[in-house]
Amino acid sequence: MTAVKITPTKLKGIVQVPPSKSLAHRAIICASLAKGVSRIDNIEYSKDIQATIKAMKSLGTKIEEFENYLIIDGTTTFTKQNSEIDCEESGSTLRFMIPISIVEENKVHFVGRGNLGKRPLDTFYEIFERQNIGYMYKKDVLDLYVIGKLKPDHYIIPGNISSQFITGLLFALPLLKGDSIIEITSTLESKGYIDLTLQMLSQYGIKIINNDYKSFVVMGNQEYQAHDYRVEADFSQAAFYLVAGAIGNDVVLTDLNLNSLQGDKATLSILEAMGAKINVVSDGIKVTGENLSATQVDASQCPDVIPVVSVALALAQGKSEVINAKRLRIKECDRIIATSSQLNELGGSVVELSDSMTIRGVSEFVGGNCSSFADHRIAMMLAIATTRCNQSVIIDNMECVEKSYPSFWEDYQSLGGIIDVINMEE
Ligand SMILES: O=C(O)C1=C[C@@H](OP(=O)(O)O)[C@@H](O)[C@H](O)C1
Ligand SMILES: C=C(OP(=O)(O)O)C(=O)O
Repeated sequence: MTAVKITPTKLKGIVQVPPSKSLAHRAIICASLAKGVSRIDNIEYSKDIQATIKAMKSLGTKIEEFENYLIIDGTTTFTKQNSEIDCEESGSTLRFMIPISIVEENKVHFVGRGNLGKRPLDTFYEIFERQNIGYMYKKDVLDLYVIGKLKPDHYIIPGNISSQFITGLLFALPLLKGDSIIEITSTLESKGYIDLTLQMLSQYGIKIINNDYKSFVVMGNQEYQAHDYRVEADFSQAAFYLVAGAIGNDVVLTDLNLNSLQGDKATLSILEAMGAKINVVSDGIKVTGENLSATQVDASQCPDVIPVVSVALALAQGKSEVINAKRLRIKECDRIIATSSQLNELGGSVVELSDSMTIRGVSEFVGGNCSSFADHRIAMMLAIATTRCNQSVIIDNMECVEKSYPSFWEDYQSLGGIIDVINMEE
């Protein structure tokens, strides 16, 4: 494991926002389910995306990997059984692939690492019980066997644990021989991710009836149509640089689609509510901010940006609140604990509550010896927070950014970030 020591400096320059991980997962899956050849452009080989590529290959899909694009031939998908699927640490890969992998009778072994074996899967276990699908798992480590075939059904799914269960079913159910309904039993959180799924499905020729996110009607016997697609830039990653701008750095972000359905686009409105300005400049988008003011942020629809948004809140005047943040506890780490403890380590003033955080703004951070909790979003938020520290910051496990953004440290340096790599084995 390698740590990084960052010497505080202001970031300045232009950054090309990496492709959306969420949209890349979806495009790879839809193209793999189409009986034809599709080209997916603007691919970055993060560990999560590599896991989804390998997962589809293990079901028989032919995927050719080029520097930044994929050629996917789905005509052979579902020709392989006894699949071994290594999800790495990707919750999306796991929860999308479970229903897809049993569209046809199959025996599948899911493995992974990090916190993945601790993240909830009960929603699927209940379906397995109801449909007599065999399953066996170990507690706390991902080592799950699933044996059987998914059936058309009236699915009852909670809306407040993970939208990824619903996305996984929405991918698989159109391919079954009968019609299904997915009924959502509580207000749907992470709704923007369902919008991304529905948008992608429609581009690949799949029709879903959305009854106001309370239920989804999915006709069976549908066929995915091959389709070329370019992955748009990622608002979850852009959030790091949008916040960087709001707290005094000078960063222009290129390639963002302001009409995107990505829920993490909410970062822009949160920063605006704090008094930051969103400027459309010739090269892209640039956020500027001075004297940010406190606000209340609802985490339920944009959980992934909360760690970095908390950096801006921790430097804003007054008392802010992050509410409805329960799902942050079931990500790569408990992101409520990680965000509050690490911002406090830097000199912030954050109080952790059961599903919320209260944040009192400070004028500057100090610095310190921090833990990434082996979570990419915590490591990256600490790197952005460092730009407002007056002493250096050490972050352990710098390679954890590879989960979603392998070129993060390169981009950080290209903006003038000063980093020293510390090899912990020495
Ligand atoms: O569907 C997706 O691409 C995702 C959904 C969200 O998860 P939840 O629905 O579990 O909040 C998000 O946190 C995750 O990073 C990606
Ligand atoms: C939680 C995340 O992803 P996943 O759920 O796919 O592991 C993330 O990227 O922050």
